Amino acid sequence: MGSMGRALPATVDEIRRAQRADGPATVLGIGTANPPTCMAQDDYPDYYFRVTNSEHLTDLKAKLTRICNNKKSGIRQRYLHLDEELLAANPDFIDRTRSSLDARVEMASAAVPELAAAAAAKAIAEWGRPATDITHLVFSTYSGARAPSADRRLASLLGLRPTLAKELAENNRGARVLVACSEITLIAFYGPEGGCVDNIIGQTLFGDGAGAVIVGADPVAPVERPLFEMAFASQTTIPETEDAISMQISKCGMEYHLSSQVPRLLGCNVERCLVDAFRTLGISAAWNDLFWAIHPGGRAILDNIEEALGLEDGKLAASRRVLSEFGNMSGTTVIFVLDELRRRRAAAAKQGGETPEWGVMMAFGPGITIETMVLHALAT
Ligand SMILES: CC(C)(COP(=O)(O)OP(=O)(O)OC[C@H]1O[C@@H](n2cnc3c(N)ncnc32)[C@H](O)[C@@H]1OP(=O)(O)O)[C@@H](O)C(=O)NCCC(=O)NCCSC(=O)/C=C/c1ccc(O)cc1
Repeated sequence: MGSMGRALPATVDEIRRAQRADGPATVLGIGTANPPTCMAQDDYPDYYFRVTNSEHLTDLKAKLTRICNNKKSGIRQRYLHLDEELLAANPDFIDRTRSSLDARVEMASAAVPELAAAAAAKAIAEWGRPATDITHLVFSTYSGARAPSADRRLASLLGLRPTLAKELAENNRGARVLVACSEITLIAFYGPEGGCVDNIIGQTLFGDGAGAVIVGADPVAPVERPLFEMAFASQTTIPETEDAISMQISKCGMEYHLSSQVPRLLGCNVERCLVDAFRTLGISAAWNDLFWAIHPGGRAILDNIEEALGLEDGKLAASRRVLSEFGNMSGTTVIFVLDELRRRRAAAAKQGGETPEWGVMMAFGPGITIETMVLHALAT
């Protein structure tokens, strides 16, 4: 370098420090979206057995009616992309023996990224900077089966930079990550005939929605106003539970399998994840002193976790509210819960109420995977 008139700039340590952010990742904006059709859970058994021409399966309908009961399911309504008109145009969707994957994938390939874009646009608006300032995209869905997949389409719908991969490799300091998830259940809609009960339970539990979050460190005031700092994140699986939550694509669509043991398995395993997280941070926390954003996989899951942790009434209110108003939207749901939680915190703060500074976000999925994140809320 001497011959070029410039000294070696620094040690590798200094270079590495300069490449990395100083502060923790923060949540800079949250957005959610649902398709327009809303289905009341009380009406679902009549609707489902009527549109699938299955009224003769009276025992199964009685069981589904028991499960859909608002008190039992904890669900009041869900949003669904697949309405009666679309179903009438695609009668093969009802029959689990007919090849219908092509039509389902065609429909989902358009709808999944569009719903994600609607959620992301809200998150970006709250964040306050242009979409072209996003450096990375993390996207999740199981509602389609195609490459290029919904993340590529979402990037073009939003007008993100076409050089995201380069940014990912080169630019960590100053990174602004769009994390989005979009799920549309039409890939897995079937009539009840010939199905397993756990697949049919899936029909009553899952709803459609998209959620998006902008994540970045070292927020630039005054435009960027962080909502939460991420103090810790981990992911673990419960041993020997690979088959407890599963989804499988075939030429006829996708089938859910949900073991009836899922609520018990989660109830038995969440506390060790939390203890590990707080031990790593060196913080001792009483569970009731925290705020909670838990994935509401089902009413029984929330009940079991509440009991296992000895949580007071109302600690899981944001999760229960999202379950009630939207159903289980798989990976998307926890973003809705975080959004609901911050609204509740803002409302409480406005009325001069105390809100916990520290909290936990937990999500569950196939694996069984448990994701744990310790959050520190910032004053809004
Ligand atoms: C609301 C339920 C469904 C019923 O409430 P309950 O208090 O248990 O009621 P019962 O004990 O009276 O059960 C009602 C009926 O349902 C039956 N049942 C009850 N679970 C079952 C069962 N899994 N099978 C098959 N029969 C059953 C049960 O046998 C019974 O039948 P019957 O006696 O004939 O009325 C409740 O069990 C519940 O919340 N279960 C949890 C559902 C569940 O597994 N949710 C997790 C879904 S997976 C997920 O959230 C994430 C996915 C994800 C994916 C991808 C990603 O990228 C990210 C995430």
